[in-house]
Amino acid sequence: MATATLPYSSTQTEARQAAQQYLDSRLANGAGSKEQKPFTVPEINIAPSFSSSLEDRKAVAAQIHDACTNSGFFHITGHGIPEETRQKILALAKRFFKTLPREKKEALHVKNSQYFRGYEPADFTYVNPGDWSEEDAAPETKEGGYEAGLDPTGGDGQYRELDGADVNGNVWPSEDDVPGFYETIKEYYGQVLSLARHLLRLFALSLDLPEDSLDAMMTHPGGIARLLYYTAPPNPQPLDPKQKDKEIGLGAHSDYECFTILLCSSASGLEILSPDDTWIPAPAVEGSFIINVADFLMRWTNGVYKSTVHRVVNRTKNERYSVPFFFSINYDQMVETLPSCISPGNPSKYPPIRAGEYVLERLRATAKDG
Ligand SMILES: O=C(O)CCC(=O)C(=O)O
Ligand SMILES: [Fe+2]
Repeated sequence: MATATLPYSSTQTEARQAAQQYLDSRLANGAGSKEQKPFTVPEINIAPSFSSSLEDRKAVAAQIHDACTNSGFFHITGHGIPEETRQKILALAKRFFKTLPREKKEALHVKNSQYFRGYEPADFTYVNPGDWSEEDAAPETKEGGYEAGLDPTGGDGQYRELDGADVNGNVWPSEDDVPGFYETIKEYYGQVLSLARHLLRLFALSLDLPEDSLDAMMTHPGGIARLLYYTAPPNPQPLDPKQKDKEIGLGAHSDYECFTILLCSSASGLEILSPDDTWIPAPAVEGSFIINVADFLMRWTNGVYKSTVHRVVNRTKNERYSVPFFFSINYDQMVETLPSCISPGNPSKYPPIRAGEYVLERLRATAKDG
């Protein structure tokens, strides 16, 4: 990675270390293990949140608050994104990974991007650096981020990359190589971005903030859509809490941004670390998206909302595709603990950091040479 040799600033070090310490403490039976509340991954029908009645919207926000202070994971139904759009993007992922020749994929390799965009073969990066000594096979991925052409609002023309540069880091396969790639991404990205903006307003309400209080932070938001392909394991293993898992898939991690909107081709695979440190398979809910709290929401709320550790282990004989959408605020905005979440007895645990800088640092930490 061309940027990996730059000297670290104290904020970069904090971004990396705080995240790793949090992950290590969760994996080592640490923070939260004494909580008594039963662990739930609730299903929230958000259809009433599109109502013109503030009371209806607040009722949905209250359910979100409960989920965020419990597991940090929930399913949403009533989201309004058609099933056809969801199936189309999963089919596109399959087409990209299965039909594009290896050398064409290599030409889009993420190693050529200082913003970690592009194609990534299995085994190129690890979300949990602790995995590097193990024989894990990460999934193949393809990532793309915000660009004004993908934003149904057209954006405000002020998009800045992770490092603040006035450029756009996306890389796309050619139309000849994967016909319809950009158009299919555009349809999905546009819909899921609108949903994300709607959800961030609900998150604001869930924190007793004015509904529009975060709007100015998402005028050109960083939002990364990632296509993932997990091969079918030759010898799938059932989940056994008594046995240390050989993680065939994506290692234990928390997500970096505000929250993630996850679509997957099969229910089986996503596992969530409960406060008593057992891995819980995410339940299946037809037609839903899985939403999980990520690090910015944890930092904003001084740890009240849980950026929960999760991983993917394909325990079936089938291949698996998924499409997480990692929703950040504008990368040039600061992420700062909300005043309402700080008191003399409970000072801020997290220093302010620019959104893009935090995400970039977390991404750099996944690279073997990072
Ligand atoms: O593939 C999945 O279901 C989840 C992927 C994930 O957690 C991630 O990419 O951060
Ligand atoms: Fe994740």
